Amino acid sequence: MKLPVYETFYSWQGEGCHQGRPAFFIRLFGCPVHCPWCDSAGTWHPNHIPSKIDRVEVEALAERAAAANPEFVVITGGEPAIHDLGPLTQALAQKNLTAHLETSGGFEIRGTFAWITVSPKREKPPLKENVSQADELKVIVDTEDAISYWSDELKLAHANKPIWLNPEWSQRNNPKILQAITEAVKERKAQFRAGWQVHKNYRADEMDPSAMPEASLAK
Ligand SMILES: Nc1nc2[nH]cc(C(=O)O)c2c(=O)[nH]1
Ligand code: SF4
Ligand SMILES: [Mg+2]
Repeated sequence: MKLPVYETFYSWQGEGCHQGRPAFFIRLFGCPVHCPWCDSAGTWHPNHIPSKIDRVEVEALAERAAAANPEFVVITGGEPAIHDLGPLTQALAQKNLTAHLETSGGFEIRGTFAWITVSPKREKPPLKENVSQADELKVIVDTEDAISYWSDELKLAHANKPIWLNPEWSQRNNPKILQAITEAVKERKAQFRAGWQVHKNYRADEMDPSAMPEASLAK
C-alpha cells in the first residue's frame, strides 16, 4: 500500500510528554482542516504544495525509519488520520518500531499506536472517541480565549491525561498568551502543562537534509 508523503526526516520529538527523545518523522500529505496559522502548509495549501508528491510503499517507509534507528516513529501531517494508517503501523511493527500519532482528532483513527497526541482544532473539532483514547492533548493557544474555549468544548477538567498548552508559534513572544498559559497551569483546573515547540529553537529538524524547509501560514 502506498501513502502520499510530504517529507520524512530524523530528529527528536519537540513537543509533549516524549519531548527530547530521538524520533523518525513521517509527514503525510493532505489536510482538510485548514488552520489559519498552519506551520505545515506544504501539506495542503495551494501556495505551498510542492510540485511533486511521492506516493511511497509503507514497507519502504518502514525501511527508511529503521535505517535511522530512532526510539519511535511519529506519524504526522497534514492530518494523517485521513489515510488508513493500519498498513503503515503494521509495516513499522514488523521492524520492531513503535508508532506515535499526531492528529487533530477530527477523523477516525485506523492503525495501532503506542501513543496518540490529539491537538484539537476549531475548524474540525475532535471526535469524542479520539479525545478518550488520546494519551495526551495539545491545545494550541492561538488567542487569549483558546484555553477557556477548549476547557468548555472538551470538559478538560475531567480529562484524565496531560493537556499541553503550546503557544501558537507566531504568538510565542506575546506576553498575554504566555500569561494565559501560566495562569491556567497555576490554577490547576485540569492537568495543564506549559508547552513549547522546543525543536524549533534548536532548528533540529533542519539538521536532516531530507527535511523540507518550513512552510508556515503565520506571519
Ligand atoms: N521535532 C519535531 N517534533 C514534532 N512534534 C510534532 C510535530 C508535528 O509537526 O506534528 C513535530 C515536528 O514537526 N518536529
Ligand atoms: S495545523 Fe495541522 S490540522 Fe491545522 S491545517 Fe495545519 S496540518 Fe492541518
Ligand atoms: Mg511541526
